[in-house]
Amino acid sequence: MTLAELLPTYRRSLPEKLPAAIWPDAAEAMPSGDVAVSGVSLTEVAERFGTPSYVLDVQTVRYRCRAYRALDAEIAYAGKAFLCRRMARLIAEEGLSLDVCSGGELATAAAAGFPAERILLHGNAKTDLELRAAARAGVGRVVIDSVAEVDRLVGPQDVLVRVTPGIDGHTHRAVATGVEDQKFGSSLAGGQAAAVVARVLSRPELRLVGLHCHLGSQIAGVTGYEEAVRRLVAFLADIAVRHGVALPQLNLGGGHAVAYRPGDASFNLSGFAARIPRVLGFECRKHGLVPPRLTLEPGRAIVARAGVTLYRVVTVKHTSTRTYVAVDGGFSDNPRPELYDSRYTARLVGRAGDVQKRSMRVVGRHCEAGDVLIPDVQLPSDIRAGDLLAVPCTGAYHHSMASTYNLVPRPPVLAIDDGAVEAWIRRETEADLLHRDIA
Ligand SMILES: Cc1ncc(COP(=O)(O)O)c(C=O)c1O
Ligand SMILES: N[C@@H](CCCC[NH3+])C(=O)O
Repeated sequence: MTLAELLPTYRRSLPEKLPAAIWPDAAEAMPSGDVAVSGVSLTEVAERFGTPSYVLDVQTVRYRCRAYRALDAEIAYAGKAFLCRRMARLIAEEGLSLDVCSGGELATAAAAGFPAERILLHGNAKTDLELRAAARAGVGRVVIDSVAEVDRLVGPQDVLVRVTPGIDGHTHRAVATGVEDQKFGSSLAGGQAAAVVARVLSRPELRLVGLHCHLGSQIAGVTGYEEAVRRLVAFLADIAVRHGVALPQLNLGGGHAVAYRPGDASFNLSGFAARIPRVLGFECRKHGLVPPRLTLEPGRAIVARAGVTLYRVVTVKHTSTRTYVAVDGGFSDNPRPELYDSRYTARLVGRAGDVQKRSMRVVGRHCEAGDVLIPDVQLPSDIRAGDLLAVPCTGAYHHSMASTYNLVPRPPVLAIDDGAVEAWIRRETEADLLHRDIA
C-alpha cells in the first residue's frame, strides 16, 4: 500500500476537532464515535451523571472572557445567560464585572462573594425589596429604567440612565430592545430619557455616572452599535450643555450573536473592537467631549458555546412523513426553539453510527405538539433508542430558562475543568419538586 492510500485510514483513526464556531474550544470527535471535551468523554459523563445534562466547558468560558477583556472596555457579564455561585466566582476571577437583573441573581452573586462594586443592577420593574437588597449589598451601579424609579432609589448610589435609542438591531422581535414602543428604558426621541436625567440630577444622593442602552440580543451586525454611539454621544453633549456635567461612562449593553449551527452568522468582535472606538473618538471630538469609558455586557457570547446538552434517545418513530427522534428532555430544558424559532444541530455520541444520514425531527418529551427541539437535522439512519445525542451551543439561556413543566425536574450543570467533571448545579429531583408543594 502506498502512503497516499494509507493516509485516509490513518486520518480516520485520529480524533477530529469539532467546528470551534459552535462547539467548546477543545471538543473532539473520537474514532469510536465518542466526543471528548477538554479530554473528558461525553459518553462517560452521561453514564456517570445521567441525562439530560448540561455540560459546561470551563476553559471555553475563560477564553471567551479573555477575548473580551482584551478590549479597551469594562466587561460586565450578563448573568441572565447563566449564573450560579461557581460561575460568579469564575467571572470574578477573570476580572469581569457582573450585570444582574433580579434579587435572585444578586443573592447568588453576593453568596459567591462577587465584589459588590463591580455589580450593575438592571430591570424595568425592580421591586422595593430588590432596591433595598442592592443598597444593602453595596451594588456599584443601578441602571435606572424609568422616571418613576428615580424617586424609589435608595441613596447614596451611583446610577446610569437606560436610554431607548430607537435603533433596530435586526434580531427576533422577542429580543429586540433598542426599538421604540417597548417596555425597556426611556426614549431618547420622545424626551423621556432627558426627563430621567434631570430628575436624577435633582437628587443629590444619586450620582449620575453615565448612560446605558441595550439594542437587543443575538445581534450579528456592528452598525447598530455605531449608530447607538452617535446618538448617545449627542445626548451626552446635550446633558453637558444643559446641566454642566460630563458623564464618564457609556454602557452599550450586550447582544453579541453566536452561531448555533455551522454557517450561522456570529458577532464580529474584532470588527467591533476596531470600529467602535473610532466612532466614539470621532463623535466626542465633534462635540468637544472627553470620550467616556465603555462598558459592554455580553452574556451569550461568553457562555453559549461552552455548553453542550446531552440527551438520551427514548424512542424513534417512523411516520409516513418523517422520522421523529424523541429524547428525554425538551421544552423544559430548552424553550428557545419555541420562543425564538432558534435552530440547533445535534450529533450522535458514543458510537460511530451509519454513514448514511437522513433528515429527522428531534422532539422532546413534553405534552405539547410544539415541543420540537430541532425540526430538521441530519442524523445516522440507524439511530435508535438508547443512543446519546449532543446538542452544542447550549450554555446561554438554557439552564437559566429551564422550567419544571410537566413536573419534569431540571437537569444538572456539569462543569468540565482540567480533565475532570464536577456538578456546579446538581440534578433536580422529584423530591425537590414535592418539597415546595405544601401537603
Ligand atoms: C441590559 C442587558 N444587558 C445585557 C444583556 C445580555 O445580552 P446577550 O446575552 O445577548 O449578550 C441583556 C439581554 O439581552 C440585557 O437585557
Ligand atoms: N432569552 C433570550 C435572550 C434574552 C436576553 C435578555 N435580555 C434568548 O434565549 O435568546
